[in-house]
Amino acid sequence: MTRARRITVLGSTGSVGVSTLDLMAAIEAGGGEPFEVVALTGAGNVRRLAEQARRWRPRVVVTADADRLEELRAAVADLEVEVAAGSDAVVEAAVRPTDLVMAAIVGAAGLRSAWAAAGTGATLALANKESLVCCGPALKARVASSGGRLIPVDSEHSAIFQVFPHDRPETVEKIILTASGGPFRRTPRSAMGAITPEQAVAHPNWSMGAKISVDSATMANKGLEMIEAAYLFDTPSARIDVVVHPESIIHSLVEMIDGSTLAQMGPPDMRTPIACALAWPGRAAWPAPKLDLAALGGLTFEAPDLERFPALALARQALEAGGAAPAVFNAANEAAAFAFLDRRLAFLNIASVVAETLERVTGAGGQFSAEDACRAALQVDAVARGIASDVIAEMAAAA
Ligand SMILES: NC(=O)C1=CN([C@@H]2O[C@H](COP(=O)(O)OP(=O)(O)OC[C@H]3O[C@@H](n4cnc5c(N)ncnc54)[C@H](OP(=O)(O)O)[C@@H]3O)[C@@H](O)[C@H]2O)C=CC1
Ligand SMILES: CC(=O)[C@@H](O)[C@H](O)COP(=O)(O)O
Ligand SMILES: [Mn+2]
Repeated sequence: MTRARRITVLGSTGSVGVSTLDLMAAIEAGGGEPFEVVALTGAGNVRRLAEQARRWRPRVVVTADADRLEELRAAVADLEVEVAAGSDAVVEAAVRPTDLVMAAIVGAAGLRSAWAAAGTGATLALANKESLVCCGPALKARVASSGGRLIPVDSEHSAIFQVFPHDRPETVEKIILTASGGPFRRTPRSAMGAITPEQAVAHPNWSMGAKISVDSATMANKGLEMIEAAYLFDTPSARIDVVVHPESIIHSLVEMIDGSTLAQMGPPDMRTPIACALAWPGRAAWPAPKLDLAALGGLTFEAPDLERFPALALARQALEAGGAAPAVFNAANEAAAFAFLDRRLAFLNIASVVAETLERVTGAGGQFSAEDACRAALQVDAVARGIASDVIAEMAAAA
C-alpha cells in the first residue's frame, strides 16, 4: 500500500491555500493519492484555520498572530493537534518533516518560512512570488543544495515551467509572460486617480487575495512576475517580454531559437497550476474545468501601456539594476498596495511610491550571498518599507 503523501500548507486560509486543500479533497475523492497534512498555518482567520484543522487533522496548526493563540486553542480544543502562534512558530511548522510545502503566505511575510522550507529537502511549491523577488538566486541554490525541488505555482511560471526545455535552456530565445491587463486595461489615465479599493480588487478573470489583486490592477504583479521569471529560468530582462492577453487562457509562452513558440493553456483556475506542482512530473486527475475553444471563439493580444502602468517599467528597472533593487521594489510596492487598500494612498500614487523609494534607497547594490540572503533581504525590506512609509505620509500630507 502506498504511504499518504505528507503536505504542509503555509497560508492555508488564503486564496491559494484554500484552493490547495480544495484540490487535495477533489483528488482524494476521485480515488487519487491520499494526503496526510503535517501543518497548516494562517494568521487572522482563526475560524477558517480551525475548520481546516477539523477536516484535515494536521499534526500542528499555527496562527502567525501571536495574540490569537488562545482563540485558536479554544477553537480546536476537541482535536488532537498541536497549537502554536507567532511568526517563529510558522517557521518551525515549515521545517517539520514533510514531502511538500505549499508556500502561500502573502508578501515578504512569507520569506522566512519559504527560506526555512527550502533548506529541508522537501519539494517547495512556491506561490509566494515575493520571496523569489527578494532573494531568488539564493533561494533556488538553497533548495538545490538541500536535495529538494522548487516548483512554481504562480500560473505564468507554472506555464513556463511546463513547456521550458529544462535540459536545453540554450534553445530558448525568449520568455513571453501574458498579463490580463487587470480591471483598468481600458481606463483612461484621467479616470485612474479616483479608483477605489473595491474597484481594484475586482479582477476580471481570477479570484485572488486583496494584495495580489491590487498588484494586477497596477500591473506591479506582472513586474514581480518578470523578476520571478528571470530568477526561476535564469533569463535576462532583455529576453523576457510581456503581452497583454485579456482572456487569461494562455498562461505564458516560451519562444525557441528555431521560431517555435510553446504555450500552456487552461481556464483561469489556480487549482490547475497547484495540481501540476503537487503531482510533477506526474499529473493528478481531478474534475478540472476544461477549455472549450470553440465556445471561446478567439483570443486577443495587445502591447502593455507603460504610461498608464508605470510599475511594469519600474520592475524592469529594478531587475536590471540587480542586487537589492528587486527587494526594494517589492517592499515599496507592498507598503503602497496596503496603504491604498487602507485608503491612505491614491491608486496612481502606488507606482509613485515605488519610484520614489527606489530613488531614495541608494547604494543597495551587490548580490546577497547564499548563506545570509534571507537575513539580508529582510534588512533591505525593513529599510525600504520605512522609506516607503515616509513617502506615503508625505503624499498624504500634500494631498
Ligand atoms: N491568489 C492567487 O490566485 C495567486 C496568488 N499568488 C501568490 O500567492 C501568495 C498568496 O496569495 P493569496 O492566496 O492571494 O493571498 P491571501 O491574502 O488570500 O492569503 C494570504 C495568506 O497568508 C496569511 N498571512 C497573511 N499575513 C501573514 C503574516 N504576516 N504571516 C503569516 N501568514 C500571513 C493569511 O492568513 P489569514 O487569511 O488567516 O489572515 C492567508 O493564509 C501571494 O504571494 C500571491 O502573490 C500567485 C498566483 C496566484
Ligand atoms: C493567477 C495568477 O497567477 C495571477 O498572478 C494572475 O496572473 C494575475 O493576473 P494579471 O496580473 O495578469 O492580471
Ligand atoms: Mn501570476
